[in-house]
Formats: sequence, structure tokens, C-alpha cells
Amino acid sequence: MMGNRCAVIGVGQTHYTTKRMDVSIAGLVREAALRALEDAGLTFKDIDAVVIGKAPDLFEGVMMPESYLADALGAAGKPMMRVHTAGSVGGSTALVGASLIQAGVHERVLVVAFEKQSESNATWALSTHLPFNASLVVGAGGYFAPHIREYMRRTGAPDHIGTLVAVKDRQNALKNPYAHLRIPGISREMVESTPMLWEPIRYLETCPSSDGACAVVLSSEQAVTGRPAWVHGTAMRSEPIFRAGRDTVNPQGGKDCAADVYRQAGIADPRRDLDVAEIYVPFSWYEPMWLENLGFAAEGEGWKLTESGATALDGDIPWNASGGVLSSNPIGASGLIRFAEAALQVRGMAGEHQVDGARRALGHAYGGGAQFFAMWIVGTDKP
Ligand SMILES: CC(=O)SCCNC(=O)CCNC(=O)[C@H](O)C(C)(C)COP(=O)(O)OP(=O)(O)OC[C@H]1O[C@@H](n2cnc3c(N)ncnc32)[C@H](O)[C@@H]1OP(=O)(O)O
Repeated sequence: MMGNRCAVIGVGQTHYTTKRMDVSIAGLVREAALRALEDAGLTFKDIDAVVIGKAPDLFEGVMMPESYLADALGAAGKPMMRVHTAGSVGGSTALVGASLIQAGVHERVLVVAFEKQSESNATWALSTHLPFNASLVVGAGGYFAPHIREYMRRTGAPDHIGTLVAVKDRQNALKNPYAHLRIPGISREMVESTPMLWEPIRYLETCPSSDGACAVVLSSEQAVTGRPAWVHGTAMRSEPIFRAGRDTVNPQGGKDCAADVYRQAGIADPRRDLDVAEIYVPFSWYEPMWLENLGFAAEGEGWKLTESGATALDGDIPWNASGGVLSSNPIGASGLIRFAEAALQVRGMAGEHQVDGARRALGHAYGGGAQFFAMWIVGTDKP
């Protein structure tokens, strides 16, 4: 059930970087919001409600930051709410915003997501064993590395696949002025010569820790301004982190979420029917893993698609033309960046990393222990 039509009419991003020392959290989110409003040709006065997302408060050490960000986002006297679904939060924040339009509650909603990791230490925030929370070992890399090793064992994927993804995404990042890691001359040799952090994840096969914010303006059909990206389908799924029989390598929640969003958008074969995809890949091996989880390749075959070059910018189904999470990871914002980049592609506004003729795009986010999923499909044409 899609409800009323909804469109993305504005996108704003900050530059992603290790430390944004020149702005507070309020300044950071405002920068993205103002750029999104400018893109839509609007001001804060035209916005009915604000939805904000970020990952755990421990990432900055500021409890409930949304309560003091209302002023910076022009939300005083308006509805404002926070969404939190771990790393997938940027995606689910967009979907909550979209649902307010689809339900006919509001005409225009500002969606903002951010992380300012330089304010604290995300690795240790993800390593602390809080009461009633799962232990994530040492950081996200420590948690996900065994899942990657299991993927390699199941499929027999050769060691260099992760390297290929790292090179591809970093090459794409060189075409994206907002990307955090821009590494001229990036090559397989360069990636392979970097230290092993969490076997089999090397330094250049992992995302950085970034500061940054992203914002989008969502609109009802009658309130559209400028060049819209139409929402063709939205879906979220979650599953408990611990459940007997849960497949953490190829989670059922991701498969179900993809099937739901494809059904809404009329996608029978995602590789054929989509033109571009922005997928949450924080460690390079997650590209072949998600290729299978999202149905772009049969089980055991994802790494072959990566190896064939199909997911490169000039391949038949480019993944992460923006450089992806591997190149910029302000965690709470990263899902929204995927969704926003998908919208930019179908609006023909992705600049140097534009995929020629892109008309339908998938935005994807995952989080927690690969247990929260959020996806949307956006298109140039009205659904
Ligand atoms: C759902 C999810 O999102 S799961 C993923 C969650 N996020 C993570 O797990 C983050 C993983 N990354 C990290 O932990 C860290 O970036 C590490 C361990 C790779 C590097 O740690 P540090 O060296 O302490 O990085 P720090 O943030 O201080 O940056 C130092 C420099 O290295 C660069 N850098 C950081 N990570 C990387 C990387 N993976 N590759 C290349 N350069 C990097 C930074 O840009 C910075 O350069 P600058 O000073 O020119 O800006």
C-alpha cells in the first residue's frame, strides 16, 4: 500500500570529512537542510514537519540531540520527531518522512540525518557491553568480519573480490565532491598493501569514520517544485539479533524487504529493471553479499557479478556511483545519503558520477547486527 504520491524535490549534503571542527552539530544539520531547501527553491517556512535520524547517542556522547536541534532546523512550533534504527536509520528516517506525505498528513516534510563522530569514539561506543544490548566485539568490523569469512567459505569467493570493490568505490568517490576519502591513483596493489584490521578486512577495504549530514525535502504531488524524483516503493524490515537459525550472512529481513519494495515498484528482475543502486556497503565484501541478498545475483554468485565489472560505473548495473559508504560513513546519515543519491540519479543531477539515462534507482540501508533494513525505489516518472 503506497498511499498518496510522494516525491523528493530537494537534496542537500555537507562535505563528509574526518572532523568538522568549524561547526557544532546544529551547524552541521542546518548546512545540509539549507542546501536541500535551496535545491527545492523553498525556505523553512514552506516545511510542515521535520523528521530527524541518527545512530546511537553514544556516537557523540550527547543524549537526545534532537531536542535541541529544533531551532537550527526551523522546527519550532512544528511537529518534529526522531527515528532510530541503528545504522539503517538514515533510510528509515526518509521512509517515516515519506509516510507522512503518503498518508496525507503533511504537504512538505524535511528529513535530516547526521553523525558527528569526531565528538566521541564510535568504535568504543560499539564495543561497550551495555545492559540488555548485544556485545559487538570490537567495533562494527569486529562484529561483521566473521560473517564475511563465512560468506567466503560458503561461496569459495577468491580473496581479491573485496579489493576490487574497494578500488571501484574509491574510483567513483573521486567523481563525488562530497566524498570523504578521495584517494588519487587508488589501485589493487595499494589496497593489498594496507594492514589487515579485522581479517579479512584490510584498512582500505573499510569505511572511514566521518562527520556529516544529509537532508531531503519530500513533497506531496500538489506541492512539487522543480525536478522531482518520484517514490515508487518503500519497505522496512527488522529481525532480532539473536534467533536460532538466523542467517546473519544472508538475512531473511533483507530478502523480505527487497521483495516488498520490488513488488510495489513492479520490479521483476532488479539487475535488468533498475538502472543504478546505492547500497549500504561499509566493508567491501558486503557488495557481493548484498548482491545475493537483494536478488541481483543467485546465491553463491554475487562475487562473480562484482568480478565481471557489472557493478562498475560503466557496468550494466552500477552500484555506489557516489563512492558509497566505503568512501564516506557518517553512520546515522549514511542510509539517507544512499536514498538521496538514488534520487539525484533519477533527477539527472548526480554530476560527474551521473549514470547516463538513469530512470529507476534503489536506495538501501542496513544496520545493527545486519538486522534492520530500509529501502526505497525512486523514478523519473510518476508511479
Ligand atoms: C552499519 C555500519 O555503518 S557499520 C560501519 C561502522 N563504522 C565503522 O566501523 C568505522 C570503521 N573505520 C574505523 O574504525 C577507522 O576509520 C579506522 C580504524 C579504519 C581508522 O582509524 P583512525 O586511523 O583512527 O582514523 P581517523 O578517523 O583518526 O582518521 C585518520 C585519517 O585516516 C583517514 N582514514 C580513516 N579511515 C580510513 C580508511 N578506511 N581508508 C583510508 N583512509 C582512512 C581519515 O580520512 C583521516 O585522514 P585525514 O586526517 O586526512 O582526514
